[in-house]
Amino acid sequence: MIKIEKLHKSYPIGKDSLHVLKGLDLHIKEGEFVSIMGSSGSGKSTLLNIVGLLDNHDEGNYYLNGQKIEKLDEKKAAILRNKFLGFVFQSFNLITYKTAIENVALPLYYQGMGRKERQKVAMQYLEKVGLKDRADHLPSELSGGEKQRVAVARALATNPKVVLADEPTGALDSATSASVMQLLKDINREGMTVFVITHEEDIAEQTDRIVRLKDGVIISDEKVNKKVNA
Ligand SMILES: Nc1ncnc2c1ncn2[C@@H]1O[C@H](COP(=O)(O)OP(=O)(O)OP(=O)(O)O)[C@@H](O)[C@H]1O
Repeated sequence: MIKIEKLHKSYPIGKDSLHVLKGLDLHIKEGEFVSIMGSSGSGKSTLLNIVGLLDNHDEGNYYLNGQKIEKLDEKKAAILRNKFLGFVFQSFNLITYKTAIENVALPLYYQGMGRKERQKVAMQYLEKVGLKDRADHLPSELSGGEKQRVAVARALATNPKVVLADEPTGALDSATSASVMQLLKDINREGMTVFVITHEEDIAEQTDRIVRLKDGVIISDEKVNKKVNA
């Protein structure tokens, strides 16, 4: 689903450049639930931005759903993002003046879906995340956990191939974060590929595979041994 070979990325800093990703290889198969960990500045967001077609890489290869990603113009990138990817961010990124259902329906609008159908599909996804009765609430009228559930519903609404989540529980307390993780686990169990950035070991351990990044290279890539309660 996501195949990365010898990926490099540098940022220009004045006359110099900062080499952030230094030849990454990563293969995420369809249906996997993968987390990426690493200290601040190790390149996690840089990688997610490239995987999410929000930024270009400099060298190496990136294949998304079998399609080689070359330097993209914004229009092409937006079409591919809308078709293949759903995003969940730490700060929710909901539109403050739109209700929960309008937020979920927005990516469907960009896909050209008609109003009635959008409303119907958005409501189905709100129901899926347990927020049918909050459909007409503005983000300011929702709790942190509810906002993130709306964001997950929005990410799922276009039926993407992969959900990319950047610190999805970073702004939540532990009980709320557990319910958001449960939701990600549920959608993964239904077959969705999920790729999560996290700083928290206990969040990473709830995924199936932990990739650790240090100074722009992968230093470990391990399956998580799930504890089974006797
Ligand atoms: N647009 C940019 N221009 C220049 N430097 C950048 C840019 N974005 C990130 N960097 C630098 O690249 C390095 C990697 O940043 P990145 O955000 O990928 O790290 P991270 O592992 O996600 O960190 P954090 O956990 O703090 O979010 C950092 O040193 C950062 O300062």
